[in-house]
Amino acid sequence: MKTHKIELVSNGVPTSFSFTDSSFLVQSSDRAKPKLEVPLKRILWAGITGNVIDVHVLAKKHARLVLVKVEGRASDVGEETTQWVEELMRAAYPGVKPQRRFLVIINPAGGPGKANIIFKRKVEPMLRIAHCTYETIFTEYQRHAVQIGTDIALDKYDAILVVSGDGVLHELFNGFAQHAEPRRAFKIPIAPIPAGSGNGTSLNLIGLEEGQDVSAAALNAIKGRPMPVDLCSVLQNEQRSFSFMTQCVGLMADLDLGTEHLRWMGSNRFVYGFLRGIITRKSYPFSIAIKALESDKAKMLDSLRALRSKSPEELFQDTATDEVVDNTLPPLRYVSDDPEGWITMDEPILYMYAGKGPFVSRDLMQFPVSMPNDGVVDVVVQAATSRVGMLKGMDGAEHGAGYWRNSARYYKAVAYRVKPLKSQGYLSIDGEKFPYEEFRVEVHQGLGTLLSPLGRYAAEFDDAPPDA
Ligand SMILES: Nc1ncnc2c1ncn2[C@@H]1O[C@H](COP(=O)(O)OP(=O)(O)OP(=O)(O)O)[C@@H](O)[C@H]1O
Repeated sequence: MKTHKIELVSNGVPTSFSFTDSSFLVQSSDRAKPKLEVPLKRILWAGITGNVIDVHVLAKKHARLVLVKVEGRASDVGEETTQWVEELMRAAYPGVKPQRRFLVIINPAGGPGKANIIFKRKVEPMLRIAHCTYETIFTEYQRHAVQIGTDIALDKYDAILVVSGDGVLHELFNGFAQHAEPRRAFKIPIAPIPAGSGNGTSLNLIGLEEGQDVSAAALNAIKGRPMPVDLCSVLQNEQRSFSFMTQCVGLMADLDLGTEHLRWMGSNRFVYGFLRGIITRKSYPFSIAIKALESDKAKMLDSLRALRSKSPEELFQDTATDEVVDNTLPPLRYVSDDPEGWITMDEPILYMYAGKGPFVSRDLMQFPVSMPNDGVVDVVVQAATSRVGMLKGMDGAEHGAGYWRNSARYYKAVAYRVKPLKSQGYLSIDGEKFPYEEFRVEVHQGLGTLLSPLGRYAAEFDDAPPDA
């Protein structure tokens, strides 16, 4: 591995600044321990002012990422020094153009209402250091982001930075669908900054450890690469809307939408609702039809392992395309008149949960083998099963422990239909309440775009089946 090194003077002490393919190191001559060592991906900027070279990084301190600037003075800034700084910047931004132009959408009503403070304190300083430009819009009313997505000027921004929860992302995608040039609008990459109550997308992109860290999310906005993501059409009463994350009915929808009156319990309300559902042995009648490409859990895990064995470079290359073939919404292929190859089920169940992205919340990795652009939505149909079995499934839910449960059938579906057979209940689409009526879903491969550091979801799941 090649090391690029220059000798500078920092705080009066001779100090070497060096980088390899993967990390950046500052080493003073007066001590053995490095003054600073960070992965290259955490470098925001390197520049020269007069004869001072400064490098801005995100360093980990007490498990949090903080901005740190290191400076060194060159005795003479010649070609060698200039070249070193340019090479460091190139290595720090692989495959990415620095100095992005952002539209920043801030939802002052999202989650605990701190989106603006989060932006001012954590995100804005990083954007400035990384020499990015940005315009900010505050959402002023519910569904304002639908309008923003509908009207957005194409080619004006490199990405949209959303400081809120997942609700605003849902609105933006639905706005793009109504844009005069929808396919081009869907190509604008979105980067979420976790400032809502549900920040599943950040967890999916960045992982459990740093998915709630605003600085890690802002770094992804500055340096992440466009990753196509599948979106789902949801059809209900001839109305077409788009879902980027989850659709669910049964107990899990009750927990999401039917326990609002228990908000005072915080996240315990979900545990309480889940236990109550299990204890009362609730079951919900639906007629379900699924057009599945795969239903073998071991094979799905093999496919995930194959994906994870690829480097980010390979993954981004596999999916890179700037070309917009057709600028209209993708046609519907399955949900209306396609009689072939549907698995049907009519027995009462505990819940049906479908989605893209492993995490639906911090506590629940519902779709451990989900992939961003495999052209399918993962569908879990959980049978009404023994109480002991369900309680066991709660343990390790954040690591996907429920995946191998025999009573949880798991499908990779290109389309599915659900008809509630009772008049009352909840249907949650991306966490939003929809009419409790028949709905049909169809997947559109790679229609939307998110920024990602990896080119795949960041969740770690590699559990072999329990009896393997
Ligand atoms: N100025 C505003 N006043 C009221 N609601 C708004 C405003 N701006 C946006 N909203 C609404 O806030 C809702 C919540 O947004 P989002 O999901 O991003 O945050 P959240 O905290 O994760 O969600 P939730 O509060 O639903 O759990 C969205 O439905 C959006 O339409």
